[in-house]
Amino acid sequence: MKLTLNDLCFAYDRDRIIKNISCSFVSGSFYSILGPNGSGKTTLLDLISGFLKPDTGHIDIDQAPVLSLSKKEISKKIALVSQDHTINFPFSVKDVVMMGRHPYIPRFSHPSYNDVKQVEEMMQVCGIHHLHDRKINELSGGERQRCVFARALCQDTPILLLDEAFSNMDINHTLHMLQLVKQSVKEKNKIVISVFHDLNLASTWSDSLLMLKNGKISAFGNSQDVLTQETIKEVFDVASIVEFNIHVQAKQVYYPSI
Ligand SMILES: Nc1ncnc2c1ncn2[C@@H]1O[C@H](COP(=O)(O)OP(=O)(O)OP(=O)(O)O)[C@@H](O)[C@H]1O
Repeated sequence: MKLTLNDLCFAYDRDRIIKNISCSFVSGSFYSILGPNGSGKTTLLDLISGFLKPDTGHIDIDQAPVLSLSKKEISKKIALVSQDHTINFPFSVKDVVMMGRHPYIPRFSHPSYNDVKQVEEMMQVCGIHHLHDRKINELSGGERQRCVFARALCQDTPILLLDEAFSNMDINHTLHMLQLVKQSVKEKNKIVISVFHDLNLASTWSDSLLMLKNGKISAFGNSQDVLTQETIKEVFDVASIVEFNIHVQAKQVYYPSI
């Protein structure tokens, strides 16, 4: 599968937020999007997911425009763990995770044995099974984030978009979820695109990095090629030291304290 962004432009009102973005993402790869606050990362994921419509340009999945697909068809292809995962209605955890199966459940039907099995398994895998009857709006931020993650994994889509999806998780859960995602990239040949603020996690886990600045691509390519002191200075205006670390087998970034 190939996801292609063709000359995308987008503005919420007058100011253009996404400016002529063109690039492709292919199956079996983990991509990370990095960039300063307000550079357009969430907006770009919202465009890819079909939540927002580009002003000009288009997004194709294997040459079919995403916007030519119905909402249900899109939700069988793209799952999004959004930055804002507040759910105000007191759904139970297992009901929230079951929402990931909705694209596969015919109207006026009940979930199948397979749907229920997948939800049970995903709650186990994401470490939330013990919470299954709890109300989603009464959970901690990290617990809720794991539920939303489990819902997205239950959607079983070839494309998974993660918008700072680990921001409320402790390091144990972050690493566990990253292992799960990496496994699904390699074994299920998924395209994963994740927004990160932590450059070191992005470097360790992703195959490619896309650096965004002021709504434009500053750099895009193999993680270890893109992550340099020069790109970090250019994109974030921060001085850093970038070194290959044998323990993680990837480049890591250090910030001098003076
Ligand atoms: N609904 C909206 N209406 C108007 N402007 C918006 C809206 N959402 C975002 N913006 C603006 O668009 C710009 C890009 O926002 P976006 O959320 O895509 O940035 P981001 O790179 O994800 O930032 P962060 O790292 O802070 O999450 C920002 O200047 C923001 O203020």
